[in-house]
Amino acid sequence: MYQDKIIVNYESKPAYSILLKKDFTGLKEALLNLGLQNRRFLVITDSNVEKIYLKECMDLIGPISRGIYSFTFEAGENSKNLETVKLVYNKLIAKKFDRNDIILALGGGVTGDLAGFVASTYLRGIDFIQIPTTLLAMADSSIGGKTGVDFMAYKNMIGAFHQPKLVYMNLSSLKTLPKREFNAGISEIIKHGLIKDADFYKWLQDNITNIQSLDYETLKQMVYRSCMIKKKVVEEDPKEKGDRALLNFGHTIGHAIEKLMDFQLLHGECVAVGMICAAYISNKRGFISNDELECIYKIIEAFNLPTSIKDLSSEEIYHVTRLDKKMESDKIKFIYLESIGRAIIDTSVSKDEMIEAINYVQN
Ligand SMILES: NC(=O)c1ccc[n+]([C@@H]2O[C@H](COP(=O)([O-])OP(=O)(O)OC[C@H]3O[C@@H](n4cnc5c(N)ncnc54)[C@H](O)[C@@H]3O)[C@@H](O)[C@H]2O)c1
Ligand SMILES: O=C(O)C(=O)C[C@@H](O)[C@H](O)[C@H](O)COP(=O)(O)O
Ligand SMILES: [Zn+2]
Repeated sequence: MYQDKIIVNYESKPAYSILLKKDFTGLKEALLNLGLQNRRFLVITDSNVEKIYLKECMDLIGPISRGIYSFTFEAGENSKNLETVKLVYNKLIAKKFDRNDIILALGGGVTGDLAGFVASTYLRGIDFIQIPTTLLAMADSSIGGKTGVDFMAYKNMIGAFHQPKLVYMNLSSLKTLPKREFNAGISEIIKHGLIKDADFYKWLQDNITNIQSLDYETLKQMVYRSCMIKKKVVEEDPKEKGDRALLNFGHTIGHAIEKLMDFQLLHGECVAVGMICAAYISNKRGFISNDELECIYKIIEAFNLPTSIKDLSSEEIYHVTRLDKKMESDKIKFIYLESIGRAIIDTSVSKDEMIEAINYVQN
């Protein structure tokens, strides 16, 4: 049931595969299967991932390439900006990269978003491949072609939709991921369950111990199911004209916290707090019960994700949510739960409701 391969369609045609593997060795064959030999590659990675996985990947791909280069940036959200993009453009120009050449994003969501954005804009678009090494990138960000960078600390303000040619994940690379980063990835996975799949959400609740001990089959099942949820959403609405916005559950308030905390908290951590606020609104509107709200709180707590935010005022968080992208005719497109496993987009959530929800995570 949980195979090694998921095919993602774009405009009803097969567009790229997601390969879930135990090591990096299949990467070479996957590139050959796509006819990508004798190309030049730029591997974009960050300063942590470089030390662990860059050489292995370069050694694997080098022999089938016409030249392989790398670009490393300082790890962290503070590098996801146009300054880093400019440095990569300089490298591509210096190496005379042309439209046949390929960018490989080796790392987490920051690397994937940044490298994907470079690939979408350099020479009006060149091919790119996602090699996600964080749980968040495997289960969420490497899929669906949302690429971009932050601008003046506003999240993902500059970006483009650009689909990868391949997503290749080595699930064993999660063994070196710091626990805090692992848990941040769980946050987006819980989100997928809450918005689309109550059974999966229940499965997560029942498998906390196996997930935390990195049991391989459990991880594979979890990532597979999370990818399937995201795949279905992005296939139906690749450019976020409608229901793709459901993937923003927890992000309206989450992104505001991320910005106001100057990226001291991780994306997945801010989404966790944002999901509690959104679930609180669902509860107040009578859609989910007190027990269901408490369960959401508990699963977030079980993965050591933050459940409260202390240093920011509700007013300032609310103010920043209004500067995010998810506005429609001056109204916030808010995502909350109609039930566990079903989310809706609603522009009627008032300032008072949001402030009350933010106050709830400040106690
Ligand atoms: N495009 C999308 O659809 C989408 C979806 C969700 C999140 N995002 C974006 O993704 C970003 C967050 O991604 P992230 O959580 O992966 O952060 P990240 O890319 O910063 O990676 C987290 C940390 O883990 C390190 N790391 C990565 N892989 C490792 C490994 N295997 N072993 C040891 N260390 C490793 C990195 O160096 C970094 O320090 C945010 O910018 C968020 O906005 C995008
Ligand atoms: O793929 C999507 O669509 C998502 O919204 C996934 C989110 O987890 C992710 O954080 C995304 O980058 C948010 O996009 P944004 O357009 O709200 O900045
Ligand atoms: Zn997210």
